[in-house]
Amino acid sequence: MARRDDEQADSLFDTQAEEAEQANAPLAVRMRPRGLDEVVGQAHLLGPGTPLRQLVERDVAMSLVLWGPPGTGKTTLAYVVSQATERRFVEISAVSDGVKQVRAAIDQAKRELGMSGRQTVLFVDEVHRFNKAQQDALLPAVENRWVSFIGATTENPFFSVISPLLSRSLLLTLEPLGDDQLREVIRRALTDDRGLAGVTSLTEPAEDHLVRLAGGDARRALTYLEAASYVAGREPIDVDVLEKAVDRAAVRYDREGDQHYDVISAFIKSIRGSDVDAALHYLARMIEAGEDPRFIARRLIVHASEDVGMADPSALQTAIAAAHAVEFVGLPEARINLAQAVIHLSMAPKSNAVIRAINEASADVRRGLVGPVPAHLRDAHYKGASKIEHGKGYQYAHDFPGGVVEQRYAPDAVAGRDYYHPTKHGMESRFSEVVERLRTVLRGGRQG
Ligand SMILES: Nc1ncnc2c1ncn2[C@@H]1O[C@H](COP(=O)(O)OP(=O)(O)OP(=O)(O)O)[C@@H](O)[C@H]1O
Repeated sequence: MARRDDEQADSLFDTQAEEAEQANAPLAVRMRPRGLDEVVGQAHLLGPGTPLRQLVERDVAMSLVLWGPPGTGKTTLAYVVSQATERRFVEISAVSDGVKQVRAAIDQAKRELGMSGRQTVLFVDEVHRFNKAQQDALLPAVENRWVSFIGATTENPFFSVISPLLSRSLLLTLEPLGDDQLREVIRRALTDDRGLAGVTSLTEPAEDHLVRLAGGDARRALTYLEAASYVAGREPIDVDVLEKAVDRAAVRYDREGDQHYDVISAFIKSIRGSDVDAALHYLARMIEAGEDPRFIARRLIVHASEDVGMADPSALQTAIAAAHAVEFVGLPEARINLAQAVIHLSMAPKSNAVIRAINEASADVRRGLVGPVPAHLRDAHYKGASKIEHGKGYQYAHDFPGGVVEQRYAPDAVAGRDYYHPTKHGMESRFSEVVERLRTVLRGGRQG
């Protein structure tokens, strides 16, 4: 009996210690969802019948790789899964731990399994930071189901997680939280007893600003909110307090409204005008305001062709590479790739010949200048094509000196129309002469 009392006293002590620890924990930790139903967003992962639900409801042993931006719920999901399935939760950080800690955690999990039958969730945060040998150390435990491995990564696992580990795990992708979802996280923290209920409140503009600053990251939203609550004391948190607390000037920028269009317009015009510093300023402004980096990358891809074009064709490659980097790496690091693309495009020689060319060609088509494709160019591969003289007289360009031959390619309606007018800038300066020479040969010595 005495022993039972001791046990009760111990567990009471544990609970009190846990509560005290919890009370001192950062707001983001206190507000960690206790069950799947408290997880905001990620509906694609949490709906009825999804693998994650099955894992929790039917307690199937499974290994997972959770891929998503910071503060979207990777650690939370791992923890919730372990709680719901009454497994031990053991966390290893790939930043500070190594093979030794991995082996020790696996040995302990095996002992627990042998002694009490209790299973372990082995959560490896930032698993992409483990090198191959370190990831290899996890394999036997995953293969033999000594643990349910859950790896979290902010980087594309196809590049950063070894394939034997990836192929033995279910890959789940988490999305950045949307504005409304961040509002829900913030409001919950302001009204929940675990959070700031009765402690502070937030003005509407400050909430908007906080959502922007969070950039899809719930942890960041809660960290900033907590910092602001210290500065505000008993007063409501307004934009000034928030600015002071997070030490960042409010970038007054409305992602849906005019500011958004003004800033993006100034950004593009600065690139076009070759003012690299102004372009970088607007880039920084958009990033700080939480603009979607994919949106910025898409604009860069368009303007690499619209404003640089053939004056430096590699600008398009840089812009596309930056867009890939945004997908693979994500913010904050991908801001560096975006900046490189902005610098490349701003410093590159400029040409609008590409957009003018396609606009003029399209204008003619819209005016009705189309007409039949010349017979000698028509498809000659099907039976009977030769009977209607399709392909007849077609000259195979490679058979001629320089690979170019006098031949009509355009339909009558636009014969002799020149759409491409190379500028004299950058690499395109070489094309003026080339295009003239080509046109002369194609048109049998006739100019224009
Ligand atoms: N989807 C979510 N719903 C509700 N709260 C969330 C969600 N995602 C994150 N949070 C809040 O943010 C805190 C941090 O989240 P969590 O540790 O799960 O993020 P993470 O994706 O593992 O981030 P990181 O990659 O930085 O480790 C949680 O304790 C919780 O308060």
